[in-house]
Amino acid sequence: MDFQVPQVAAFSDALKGALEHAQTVKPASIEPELTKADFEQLFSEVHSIFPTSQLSPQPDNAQAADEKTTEEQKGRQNGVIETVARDLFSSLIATTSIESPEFVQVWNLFDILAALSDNEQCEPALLFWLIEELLDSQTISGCSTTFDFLESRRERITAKHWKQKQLVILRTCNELLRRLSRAEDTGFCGRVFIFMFQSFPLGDKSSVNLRGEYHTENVTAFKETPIKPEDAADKMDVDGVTSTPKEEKDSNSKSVGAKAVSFDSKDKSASEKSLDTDALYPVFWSLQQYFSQPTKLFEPQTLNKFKYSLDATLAAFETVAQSQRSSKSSDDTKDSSKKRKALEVDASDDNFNPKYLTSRDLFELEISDLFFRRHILIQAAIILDFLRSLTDTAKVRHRNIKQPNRSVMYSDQFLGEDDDKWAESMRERINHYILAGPDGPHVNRIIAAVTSRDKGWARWKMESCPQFERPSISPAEFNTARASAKRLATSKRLRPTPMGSLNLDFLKDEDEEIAMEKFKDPARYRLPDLATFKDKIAEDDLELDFAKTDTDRAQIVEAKASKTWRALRIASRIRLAAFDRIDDWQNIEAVFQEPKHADDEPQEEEGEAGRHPDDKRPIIVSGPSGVGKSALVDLLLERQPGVFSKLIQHTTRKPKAGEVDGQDYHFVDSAAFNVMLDGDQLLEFTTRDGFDYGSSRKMADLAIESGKIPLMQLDREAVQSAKENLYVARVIFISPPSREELESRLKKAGSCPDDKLPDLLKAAQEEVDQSKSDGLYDTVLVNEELEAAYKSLEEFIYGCAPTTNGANEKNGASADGDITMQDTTNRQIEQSSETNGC
Ligand SMILES: Nc1ncnc2c1ncn2[C@@H]1O[C@H](COP(=O)(O)OP(=O)(O)OP(=O)(O)O)[C@@H](O)[C@H]1O
Repeated sequence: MDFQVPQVAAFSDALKGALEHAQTVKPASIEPELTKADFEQLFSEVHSIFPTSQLSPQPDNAQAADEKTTEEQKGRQNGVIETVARDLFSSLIATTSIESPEFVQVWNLFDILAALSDNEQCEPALLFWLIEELLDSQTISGCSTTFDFLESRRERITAKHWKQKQLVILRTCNELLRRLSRAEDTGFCGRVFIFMFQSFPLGDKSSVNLRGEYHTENVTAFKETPIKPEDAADKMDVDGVTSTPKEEKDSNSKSVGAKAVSFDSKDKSASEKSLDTDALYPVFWSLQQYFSQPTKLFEPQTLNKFKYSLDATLAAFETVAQSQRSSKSSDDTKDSSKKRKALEVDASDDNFNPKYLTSRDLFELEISDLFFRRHILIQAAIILDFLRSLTDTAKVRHRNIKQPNRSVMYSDQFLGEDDDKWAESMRERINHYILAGPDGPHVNRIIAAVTSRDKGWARWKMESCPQFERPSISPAEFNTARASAKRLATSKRLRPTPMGSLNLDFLKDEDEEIAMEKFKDPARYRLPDLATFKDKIAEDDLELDFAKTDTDRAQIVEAKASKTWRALRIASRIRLAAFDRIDDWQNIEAVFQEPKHADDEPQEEEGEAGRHPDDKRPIIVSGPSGVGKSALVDLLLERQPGVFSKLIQHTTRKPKAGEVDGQDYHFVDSAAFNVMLDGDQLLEFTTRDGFDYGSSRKMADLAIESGKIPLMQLDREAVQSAKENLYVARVIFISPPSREELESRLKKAGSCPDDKLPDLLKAAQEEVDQSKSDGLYDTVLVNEELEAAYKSLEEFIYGCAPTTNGANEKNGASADGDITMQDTTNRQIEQSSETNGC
């Protein structure tokens, strides 16, 4: 007779006994969770049913044989427990409905198995095998109840033996997701995803689509009849701009179905560009094909169709928004406005579109819905970013990837210059469109955060998903840290003079009058000079470099911390504004610097305050090195005190000779920089010569909060990055009057070694050329004579100067493409602004 049978029978009895006992503890629900303590009896029976000594080897057997036997024994025990558990489980689910209170026996059985597994008494994956079977046997509502159990126990059941469990968890969740409808069981799908995200480590490759495959089965079906795509593409090929024949415009009135949207805008410029709803319908829905399969856009013809469709869609959206705005303000359309408002409120309550409804009858209603339009534009923004990742400039950034994952890099695909310009301007249009809508800046920020996060993930995938988990702290490190924390917290060194009070011993010895005089000594109540701490902290830093033992080091760190704390307390009274520039307590250099600009000191201490422009957008001044950006910015700060707040970039590079932390840059280490980058705290970010540069969004926001206008000096790449991040600012390009003049200024400034001069001048030439065509700047000013250039700058900022085009046209860069600008430029700008009444 098989010797295992008695074990099966014995364990079966023990398990049933445990279940009966469990029901007395918890008669009817998933909660609370039962633990080992609730099954003491079972555990002692398990030990007697499966005694470890049962098959102990003969004393002369070798250790290997010993291990083998233990393994066999373990395997047998696992087999027995699995057989019994499966039998019991099958009979329970065959006889009990998941809705009935008796089903608690299954949850209790699961808790028993979890406890056995945690104590290495059964196969770790057994619980999940049974859950997989349970899910297979249930309706969606039963699966949801099963998931209640899984969610409530997630932390415990995934804590141990993860390796043995992960495959079955992944399989179970994926199988369940396959059964669920994304449209109807959206919430449940989300729960399953969240369960997976919480269970699997963030960097786990099994959850990454490493081959960059698209979900091509997700097809959006619609009737393609009303307009032929070839016509559309042809139209665009001819003039490059979306145009609508007059007949199409006239047919607006013929639109059928619900009239929630009007294309009959009074604004001709917008309506001229938009198609009527019949024509727009197929063009609009065709976008979904490209959104779900971006690689289709690698074909030039398809890209052209996409460009046409997106242009037409956005033009229609602009018209809708405009007509909604104008109808909102008109009295006779109160009713429809009410309806629309109700529609918008409804939408904001439940603005989730799991799957688009593409019926022609719904089309007008759909595009009259703000949230629907935003959904589409977010899709468009993502795809435009994808396209722009294929430009030459973007690809340069991929060159230094060590382990490239070629499947997601599309190295053989390039986006041409014209297409890139189109994508950039389209992105800007979307940006403006969203900004103009209700809650625009907020929505824009969300989109910027999501798309920039997405870029981070795309980059991580390109780098073949390198590990980003930090190694866990070893017990030894933990113990040392705990001991030192304890020492610091419990050290009760008695001071002869308590903290914060000065010695009063002289009162004992001196006669009354002398004592009173000593009392009055200013040294007794005057705060130490802030500057004195600077040298002391610097000395501590130096000593730290030479510290021989860890104890010495710890003492110096402690001493430095104390001085830093005292310096900060003093600085908080006299230089609070400088605190914004401190990112790391180890470096409080910013508080020692005399405020360079008005914005470091409180407003009351100022003389006459400057004039605030009507346009409160932040100002970015850009231009080649040596052109005079600093000179102009300094003049602006000096002559308009208290109006602007100069923002200094953060960088990971070390200070050069003469550079001051907090004045030239905020010098930080890579770790601190990455914290800012990861936390989406940078409004722009670039990398140059292996070092990172970026401007803190927080500082810009603080400046705005204090009623000032952030003023930045950024190079071209940084301006591009700010634009990519959808940072809204006015950007001014400062152009040199001639190559010779720029060369002489660079030499005068002495910031560029002679051998680097030709490169710098060449780069300046390129920058000037680009400034004329790429639309990155709102105006171009030529800095020939400083005072005149400053006047033009002020005029632009205060709203009296000509715009880019005007400036460019007037500046009339010489036809040979040389840097030279007409030397009458500034005079011309002055004249033109005079005629503008400035
Ligand atoms: N209009 C001008 N006429 C003559 N010299 C000028 C004029 N504008 C600026 N300069 C001088 O040119 C030099 C470079 O100017 P500045 O440092 O302001 O340039 P920058 O654009 O800020 O350069 P970088 O980007 O390298 O910091 C300085 O010595 C400055 O005094």
